Amino acid sequence: MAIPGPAPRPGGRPRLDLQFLQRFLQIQKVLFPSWSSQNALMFLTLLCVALLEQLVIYRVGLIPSQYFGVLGSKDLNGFKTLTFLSVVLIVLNSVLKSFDQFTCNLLYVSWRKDLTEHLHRLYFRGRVYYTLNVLRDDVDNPDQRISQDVERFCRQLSSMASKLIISPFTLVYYTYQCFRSTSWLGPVSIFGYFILGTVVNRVLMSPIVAKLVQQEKLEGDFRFKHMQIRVNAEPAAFFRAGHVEHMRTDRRLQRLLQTQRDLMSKELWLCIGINMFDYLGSILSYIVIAIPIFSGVYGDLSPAELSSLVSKNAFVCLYLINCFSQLIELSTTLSDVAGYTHRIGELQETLLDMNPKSQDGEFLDESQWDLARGLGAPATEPADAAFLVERVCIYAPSSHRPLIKDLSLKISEGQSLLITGDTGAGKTSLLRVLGGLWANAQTKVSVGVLFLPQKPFFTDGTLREQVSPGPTPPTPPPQHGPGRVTGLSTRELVQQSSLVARTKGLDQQVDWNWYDVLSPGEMQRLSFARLFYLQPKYAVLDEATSALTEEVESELYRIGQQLGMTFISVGHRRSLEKFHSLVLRLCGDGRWELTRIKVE
Ligand SMILES: Nc1ncnc2c1ncn2[C@@H]1O[C@H](COP(=O)(O)OP(=O)(O)OP(=O)(O)O)[C@@H](O)[C@H]1O
Repeated sequence: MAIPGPAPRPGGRPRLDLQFLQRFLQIQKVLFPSWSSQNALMFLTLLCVALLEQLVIYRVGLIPSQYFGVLGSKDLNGFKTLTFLSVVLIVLNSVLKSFDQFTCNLLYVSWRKDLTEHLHRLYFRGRVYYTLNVLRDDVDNPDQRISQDVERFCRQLSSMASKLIISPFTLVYYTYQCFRSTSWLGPVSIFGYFILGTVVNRVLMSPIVAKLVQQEKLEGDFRFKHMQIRVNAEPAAFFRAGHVEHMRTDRRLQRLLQTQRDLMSKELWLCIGINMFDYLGSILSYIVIAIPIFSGVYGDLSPAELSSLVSKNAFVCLYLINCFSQLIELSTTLSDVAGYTHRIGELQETLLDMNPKSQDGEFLDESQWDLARGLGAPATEPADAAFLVERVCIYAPSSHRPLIKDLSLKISEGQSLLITGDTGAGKTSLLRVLGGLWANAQTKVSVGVLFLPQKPFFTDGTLREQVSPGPTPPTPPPQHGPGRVTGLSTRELVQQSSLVARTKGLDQQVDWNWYDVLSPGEMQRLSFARLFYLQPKYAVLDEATSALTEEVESELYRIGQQLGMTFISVGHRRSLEKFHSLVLRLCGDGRWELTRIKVE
């Protein structure tokens, strides 16, 4: 039976909550797999650079107060030394700041690589990409999550990294300095101010996270629409569908832009909050300094000493407030990061959920996948048959109407099977079950089977790579070359459609899309070239000759028979019967009949 797509999880509105924290930590495990990983070392370098930068910044921050001192006491030598020191510090500061930025950029690339590769591993393992894209509808646009959301997440996180990493140190240090300058009054009022700012920001940020998640979904939908038109440009042009598709694409764009506008209005309030916090903070620092001055604490200082002290204290308090303001300013970035965290986290959870694990919790590799897909069925291979089907019922996803009821079938070597039936009767669905795309416990499949689907599959690359796309063929091609048995080499087979001339050789890289440049007949010939190259024991052909003439079809089947292949074919032509010994007719509503073809 097919895997039905689960209903969307209830209460799934993304927020800055515990679930965000869990997902964020889960992603951090991927970004920092161990303490000695490259990313951890880069992060440590960033911490050292940022700490050094803060030390220099502190020295640079004291320069104005020192100038007040040397200028107030007309100390020329002191002035020269201070100017020299200032230039050195400023040069050092500029270098460190740039290096800090550079390390953040490197971290961004490295994080993106690790996170994307991790998701790719889960996505391409077994047939997860098929199940996720075709059978499940609870995770929208997985392609966009892997490509765009991961990119933005890593960029935003790296832009926050150096500020976040340094903040505990600067907060402690400047709190101490502030306490020395203003006693408890400075730190307490600044901390109270920060807590107030955080509470207000938290309230303003929550709706932004949910809106951002929605915006990314619509962004994915919009891009998908363009991809749909790109892939189906020719049929769309035949249908003169430009006008309608233009309207539909614009409609998706409008929905996206409306959400972006909503997001911006929500961000406006957050921006107002952040800016208010920033500017009120600068006044707060002078209020904190003014209180001891007006209460006579510094009554015995000269005006030059007092202005030097005010300048120093103002720097310390301002810097402490600045540390907090920077944290508050990170709110917009944090809300973006939270939105992307939810989207990536949700995808990761689904992918992990779909990757079967062994009993000790390890992920199964490709070779074990087929054995596990029977959801607990004994992992045995049919010894003397390619396919063993026992009382199988097949339903289309999200449907309770059976396509096939109680089908039992055993296909052994030399027992070719032809599957026929009306449109939508479930012929391809049966192949999906046999191919393991739709999980079914009552089906056992042997190795050495090659499927040629109704829509041929081509990848990017050379012509030879189209014939032999996978790294490991089901059965290794024989040493003497596939075509020798029949007098036809792969090259000759491909040449029939003059493809070799067009591609200027079998190994010439081409940048075109094979689906755009090949006719359906050429695609089917090329698929057969692949079949004859790989020479599996069993070939499952889903209307694989529908675009070819009966003569060519017979020729291809004859070559296959000479190569010793057993066919499981879906097709409508009676001419196909002579290459098969059994016919399975799907009669609709789950009914079927199996008959043996009489040899004339
Ligand atoms: N991913 C899917 N989600 C929902 N329904 C599906 C899905 N795939 C197939 N179906 C439905 O299952 C039914 C059987 O589809 P199937 O592709 O097996 O038909 P078929 O017999 O191969 O038809 P044809 O002769 O046109 O190729 C159809 O009604 C189809 O709409």
